[in-house]
Amino acid sequence: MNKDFQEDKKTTKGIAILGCTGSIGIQALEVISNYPDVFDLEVITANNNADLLIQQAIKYKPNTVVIVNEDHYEKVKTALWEHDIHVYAGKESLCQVVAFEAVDTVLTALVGYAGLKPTIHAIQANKTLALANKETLVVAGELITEMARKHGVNIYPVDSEHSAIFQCLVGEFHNKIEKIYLTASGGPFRGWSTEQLENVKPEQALKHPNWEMGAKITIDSATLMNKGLEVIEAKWLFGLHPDQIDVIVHPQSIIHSIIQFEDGSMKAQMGLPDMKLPIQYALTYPERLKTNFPRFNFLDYPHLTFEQPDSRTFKNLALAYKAMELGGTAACALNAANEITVQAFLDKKISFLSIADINEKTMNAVENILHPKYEDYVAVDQEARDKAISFL
Ligand SMILES: NC(=O)C1=CN([C@@H]2O[C@H](COP(=O)(O)OP(=O)(O)OC[C@H]3O[C@@H](n4cnc5c(N)ncnc54)[C@H](OP(=O)(O)O)[C@@H]3O)[C@@H](O)[C@H]2O)C=CC1
Ligand SMILES: CC(=O)[C@@H](O)[C@H](O)COP(=O)(O)O
Ligand SMILES: [Mn+2]
Repeated sequence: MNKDFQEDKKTTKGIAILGCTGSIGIQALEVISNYPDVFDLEVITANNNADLLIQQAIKYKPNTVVIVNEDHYEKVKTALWEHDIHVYAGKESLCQVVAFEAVDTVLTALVGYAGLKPTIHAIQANKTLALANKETLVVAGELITEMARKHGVNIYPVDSEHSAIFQCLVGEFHNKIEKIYLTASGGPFRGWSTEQLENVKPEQALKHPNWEMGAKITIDSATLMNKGLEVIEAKWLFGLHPDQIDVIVHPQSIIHSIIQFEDGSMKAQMGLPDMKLPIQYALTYPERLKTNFPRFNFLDYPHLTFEQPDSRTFKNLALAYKAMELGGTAACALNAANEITVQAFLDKKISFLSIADINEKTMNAVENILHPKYEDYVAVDQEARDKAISFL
């Protein structure tokens, strides 16, 4: 039986979902509701989408909800008062609810830097993490992994590639990893030249070939920043050196990633592109619960293909490798710039190619602090955001 169940001598696992109204959050609610004997939904949180939060609260019956934007507090409170659901508002509430006694596992399904602080609070409260919010490890991987080690907190990856590596590692934790290959779909502009990319519009970039995801990660996939963020995420999750992490473009997104051990043996995890599986595995590890998710049929995919990523055209991937090699707060600055530029591109204020240009300029303009403390990340994040805005 899972250690997390044993320790609490409970038969169910209390779950908090930060970011329940997003792509991962919605799928997580489905997963959790399929196993009422396994999970208790304790907390769900949203940023702005009060209407969906209310609907979800009525349908899935958590004990507590948080609406981060305080302007919506009265609306949510009024809608849920007769349902016996506690309602809180404000971003500090996120840090409090993750520490509730009934919460065993915190699923960080919110997007961006906003995930960092509640994740720190969850670790301080000794909660198991199911980590979808890759930005937390990109920004502050050194701090987070060290804190998790000190508190004995397990971080189970939700991101499909990292879940794949984690699944391949089961039974192999004592064996050394020689290399991992993170697969990348290549996004909607795979094979495009810089000239072709000059005038692409958000609507085109938002059409991911294989996955339906939130806007920010979908744009990151189109610029290859997503893969760059994932390379850094993998470094921290699996304790790897940068030259142990390769990216291989695999347009079908069937092989979710590959691990190579020191004897040369390679293990891959595969399946249809469906985030419900890695979400569920992160919540139930080491158990695998029976599902009715659609099964892969080899004959539907007679050709699984692989290519080199084009990090000359899609400069964000190279930038992420650079940030990882620099260490310190370099990736924090890059992430902050990227959050600003992606939003500016979505708002049609800058071109697609300017995303990487401004990210690069910002990372180079912000001083790198080695072995940062939490306050250093906060300061660098703010400085990089200000710089990136000035470069728009
Ligand atoms: N979608 C996917 O398939 C995958 C996602 N991931 C990662 O998971 C995370 C979530 O992605 P995804 O579900 O696509 O994102 P979405 O944009 O679909 O959802 C984001 C969620 O976070 C909430 N949120 C947004 N900003 C804030 C904030 N400042 N404070 C608190 N809550 C906030 C949103 O609330 P509201 O709706 O109210 O705005 C929403 O619930 C990202 O880090 C992403 O990289 C990783 C692998 C796959
Ligand atoms: C589902 C998931 O994990 C995403 O991170 C996905 O990998 C994005 O696809 P790209 O490979 O195009 O970045
Ligand atoms: Mn991924």
